[in-house]
Amino acid sequence: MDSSHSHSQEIISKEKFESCGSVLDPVRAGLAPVDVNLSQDVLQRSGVYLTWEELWVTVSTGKRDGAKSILRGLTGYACPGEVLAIMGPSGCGKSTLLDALAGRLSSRTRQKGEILINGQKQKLAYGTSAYVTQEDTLTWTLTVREAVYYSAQLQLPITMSKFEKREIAERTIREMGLQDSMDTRIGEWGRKGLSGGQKRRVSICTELLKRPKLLFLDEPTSGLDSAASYFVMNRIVKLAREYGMTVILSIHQPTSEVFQLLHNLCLLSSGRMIYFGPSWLANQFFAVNGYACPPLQNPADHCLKMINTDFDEDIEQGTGSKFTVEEVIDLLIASYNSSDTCKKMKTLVAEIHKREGGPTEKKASQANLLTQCLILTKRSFVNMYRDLGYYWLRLAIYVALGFGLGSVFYNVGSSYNSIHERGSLLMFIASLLTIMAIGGFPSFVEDLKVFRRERLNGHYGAAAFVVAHTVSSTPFLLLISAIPGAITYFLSGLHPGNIEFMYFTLVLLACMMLVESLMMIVATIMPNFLLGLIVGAGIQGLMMLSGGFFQLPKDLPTLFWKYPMYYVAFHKYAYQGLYKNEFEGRRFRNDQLGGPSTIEGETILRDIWQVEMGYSKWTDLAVLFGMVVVYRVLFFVTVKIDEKMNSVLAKIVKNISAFH
Ligand SMILES: Nc1ncnc2c1ncn2[C@@H]1O[C@H](COP(=O)(O)OP(=O)(O)OP(=O)(O)O)[C@@H](O)[C@H]1O
Repeated sequence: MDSSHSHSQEIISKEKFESCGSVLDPVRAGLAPVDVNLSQDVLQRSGVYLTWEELWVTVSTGKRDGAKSILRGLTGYACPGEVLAIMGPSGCGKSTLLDALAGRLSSRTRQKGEILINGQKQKLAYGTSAYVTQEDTLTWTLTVREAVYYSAQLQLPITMSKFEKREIAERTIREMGLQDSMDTRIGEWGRKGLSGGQKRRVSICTELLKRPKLLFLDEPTSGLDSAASYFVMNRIVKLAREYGMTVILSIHQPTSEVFQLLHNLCLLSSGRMIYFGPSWLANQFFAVNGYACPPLQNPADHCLKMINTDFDEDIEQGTGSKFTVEEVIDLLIASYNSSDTCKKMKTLVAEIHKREGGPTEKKASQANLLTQCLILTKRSFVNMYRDLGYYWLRLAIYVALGFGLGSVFYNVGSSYNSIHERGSLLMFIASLLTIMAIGGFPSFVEDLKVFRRERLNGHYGAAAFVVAHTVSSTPFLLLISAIPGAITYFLSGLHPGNIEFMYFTLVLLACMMLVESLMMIVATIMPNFLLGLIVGAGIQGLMMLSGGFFQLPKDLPTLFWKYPMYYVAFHKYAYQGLYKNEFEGRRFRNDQLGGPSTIEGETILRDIWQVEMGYSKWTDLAVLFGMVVVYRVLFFVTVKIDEKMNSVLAKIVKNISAFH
């Protein structure tokens, strides 16, 4: 239902208040009594009603003196078909309020007070709500058209044709004013593509596609010029009305035109609520309290100036007396708490609680798992192909290293010395060459950020991401194993034979996949880029040491290094598989004094390298690929635990705060 209808019933007209912003005596100006007739039609809409009462959010300071309050006892509501704007100076708690309402507070914070959806304590079904965060996390290698279309394919129902999905994607892009940049790559720092404001609009596009019942937008207009801000906000307001969406957004500095578009305003300062009510009545609220907005001044600017506590400026009231900002804020809060607007707001919150709404219905199903896997694989493949840092740079370095190894170990021959040379070369390839797979870590961390955002917004699940990443990366890993591998293999003159070369390449591929999987697990637990690299390299260092090359298996200390590390580390299977591949069925010259003139490969394996001979090299290869599966499953489990831990931690923290 059109919300303007409810506004039209309000006792004092919008125009009247706007025209007398500078009048100081509210009674003389005909502004009093303030009455906001919150009509019943607000309660009759279908959709998501969000209410919160006495909401406190605190964060531990880490010191003994306790916690810092970020939000202090806020009450409010958001209705279908309306846009609620949270406004206030920087650092006043806008993002924290949005996070609290969206159930996304970090586990470090404590929350007290009730947040109800349709009058009930319930979790929103995945896909019912969408959140556009302040930071734009997008796949930077894609064009605008591709990014939004992939997103449409992932989110829109399977029953919809490809053509329809493309239509919706392109229409949404046009609605956000991005038609001229459709085929521009999003780009990132150093590789300029879209401007900051354009990226903002792409982020909004991807969340608007599904017309979510509840939409959170953190600073949707940041980086946009005033005209673009107006058009974007106008579109959001229209969509809210058209589809009965409940929109809650934080906004820094709306222009007068944008300000007029907003239905409700929640004005915060240092976590306290100064005003909650129709946005156009805010002007009157300030006027009634002696802080009327001067003519021709943007009302939003005026509100913000009155309540900014960051600067010690005294504020002059209409009467001529000067007050500190803290005094002004105290006065405004007291005035609001005793106002009719506040009473009406609290009544409406109570009415919403009583209203028969029930749980939110589940959204129509989106793409099924198979389709999601296919689309994500395609998108991930395109991204890996276009991102030079993902695999291409590594391929170039590996080729250079391949020539390096090939020349250092050029034509190793079959002398006694060549036994150790072959051993060292194979160890280098299986462990030191593969450890460089951590070079793809930065690109993967970016992928993971996009996944986290899309996952939280219910676009697809962890399983689809893991499958897609595995499938799309395999051809690249095969390429970076086969080309440098072939250069090294043939230049150094390792065991001639197609089967032997194929085996060598497959072991290299399995090792690359294992290192990548390990880094994916590390990235999930430790998204910090530098910390992730150090921890990932450290784990591999430990595994390398226990692999049986630097210290032969029988000489490894039993505790930790032999049990369990030697058996857990993939290096053991890689070294032993490659050794068997290299030495089995061959003879080497015995240049040592005494003994037979030649030495058999099997003897070398058993006596020199202490290889376990009870099973074939194919078993080693099977164990390696089995480990790849286990590592990928572990990655999936880590993602799941990460999600669960967040909610479990949040619950524990909530219980503790309730106890206090
Ligand atoms: N997890 C946290 N730990 C410590 N302090 C926090 C945490 N989250 C928020 N804060 C503090 O709470 C205050 C409000 O932060 P918030 O990000 O909600 O402000 P904001 O109004 O959205 O700011 P901006 O407009 O600049 O984005 C800030 O002072 C911030 O430093």
